[in-house]
Amino acid sequence: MGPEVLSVAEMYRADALATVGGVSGEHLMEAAGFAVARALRRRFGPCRVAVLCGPGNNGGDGFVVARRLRDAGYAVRLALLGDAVNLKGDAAAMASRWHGATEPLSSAVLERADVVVDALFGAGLARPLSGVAADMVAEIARRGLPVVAVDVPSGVDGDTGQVLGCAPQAVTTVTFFRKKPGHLLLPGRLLCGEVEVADIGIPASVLAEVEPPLAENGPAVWRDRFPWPAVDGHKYARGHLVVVGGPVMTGAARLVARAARRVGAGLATIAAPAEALAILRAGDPGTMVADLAEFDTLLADSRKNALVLGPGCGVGAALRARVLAAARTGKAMVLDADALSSFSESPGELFKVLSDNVVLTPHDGEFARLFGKSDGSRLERARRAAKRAGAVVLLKGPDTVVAHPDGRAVINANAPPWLATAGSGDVLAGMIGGLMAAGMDAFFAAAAGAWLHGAAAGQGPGLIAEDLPEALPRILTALFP
Ligand SMILES: NC(=O)C1=CN([C@@H]2O[C@H](COP(=O)(O)OP(=O)(O)OC[C@H]3O[C@@H](n4cnc5c(N)ncnc54)[C@H](OP(=O)(O)O)[C@@H]3O)[C@@H](O)[C@H]2O)[C@@H](O)CC1
Ligand SMILES: Nc1ncnc2c1ncn2[C@@H]1O[C@H](COP(=O)(O)OP(=O)(O)O)[C@@H](O)[C@H]1O
Ligand SMILES: [K+]
Repeated sequence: MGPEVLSVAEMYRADALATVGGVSGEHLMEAAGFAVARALRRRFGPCRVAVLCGPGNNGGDGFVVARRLRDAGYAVRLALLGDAVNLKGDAAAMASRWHGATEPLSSAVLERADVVVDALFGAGLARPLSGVAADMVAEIARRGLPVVAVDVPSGVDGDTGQVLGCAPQAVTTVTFFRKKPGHLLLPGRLLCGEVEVADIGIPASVLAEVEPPLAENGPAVWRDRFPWPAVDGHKYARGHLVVVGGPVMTGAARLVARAARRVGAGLATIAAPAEALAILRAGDPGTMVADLAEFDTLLADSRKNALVLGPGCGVGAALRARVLAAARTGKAMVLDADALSSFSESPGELFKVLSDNVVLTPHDGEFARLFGKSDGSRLERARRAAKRAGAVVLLKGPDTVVAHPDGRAVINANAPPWLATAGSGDVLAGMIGGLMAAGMDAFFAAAAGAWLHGAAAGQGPGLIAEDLPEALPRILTALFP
């Protein structure tokens, strides 16, 4: 599916498969430590480095970093949490190759340090940081020292991006083989700083066995499925999206339709109540307008192959009925905003008519209304919700997750905070609906829509929702094969 993201358990499995394939654990650890030392050297010239090692293999990597940096002329002090005699396996082997002093972990090691290497805990983090480890994190922050993290900043849960206890703010995090969810989900992503993925000698062929169902969203995930127009095609071959509008907030449907047309739908029709028709007809000349009283006729037209319902529609029984009628046609569909909130009292009624040809695009509030308050990371919650709804769920936010009921998911990490502006969600719904009208599968359309939405916000300061569709030609041109 593209740039794979491995859970912590899958990473251990990849590691074990590489070992079975003849790559020794010591080789992996040496390569890991080397990669961290190289990343530090790229960023910081010869300086004083404090390497903080934990009791497991993350600490083992730290011993390699210390040796490599000292060999390169850095002044290195190393401090270990726990007793060196308790180190095991590869970590013990690497400790025996460190010929400098090993201090007990305390803030003394930070005296006069310019940079800290955080090799306390990685994938094996088992409980919240406490005691001297937590004190170190606080002391690093108090001194404002730059941190290079090994695998993850210690305290960040690799699977969820959540902080257990506390974690240092890193400038760079070097992880191995592939990213983990914690590098992409908040707050983990922010604590990592720049993330470098180092090749440590695990062959990519192990992925065929591990089969990770998760990827970082980007063109590599969906480029091959993008619905570019065919040379011998016509507008109907590019799909006809119906956008259901409301009586008052007419701008929402207009943003949806414009984004859908920009992204590649051949036609878009806004179907709205009589009182909104005049203003809609004065809008974009290329967007068609129909009376919502004719909704059944619109649904019966097989050329109108996709729908967006929700933005600006108004919550209530009328919208509920239209959503259910539209779902029964089996057409491709995006349900956003009011279409989701309209089912807060009866989510089961909605879920029983959905399929994986439907994308639900809730923000956190709408998500809670439909799926209740649930525990776990955004990834886990989106996956559970997709399974429960039997539809693709796109849980919006700075770390948007798109999940398919079969367990596949992508995490989107290109969205800037400028997207937090009224109407930007309507544009997202339009982009996804437009791609589905043009023939893209719901899951990949949702992924592509989320990424294009983030890329379209690249202008940054001053961004308003209306700018987003207008940025698409430039972005699509760069993607066009
Ligand atoms: N997989 C690979 O391919 C490769 C992996 N590599 C590296 O290995 C790392 C994973 O190593 P790992 O499995 O030994 O776990 P690690 O993160 O060192 O922690 C375990 C230790 O910490 C302890 N502990 C945990 N939480 C604690 C807490 N809050 N407070 C105090 N103690 C706590 C825990 O103690 P216990 O729970 O057993 O009491 C145990 O002793 C990975 O992140 C990467 O850097 C590389 O070498 C390259 C190849
Ligand atoms: N801090 C943020 N960083 C990145 N993207 C964000 C942030 N806040 C919101 N967004 C994105 O902006 C969009 C807002 O959608 P939504 O809340 O439905 O807005 P509206 O209803 O006004 O259209 C979503 O795609 C969301 O992921
Ligand atoms: K670490």
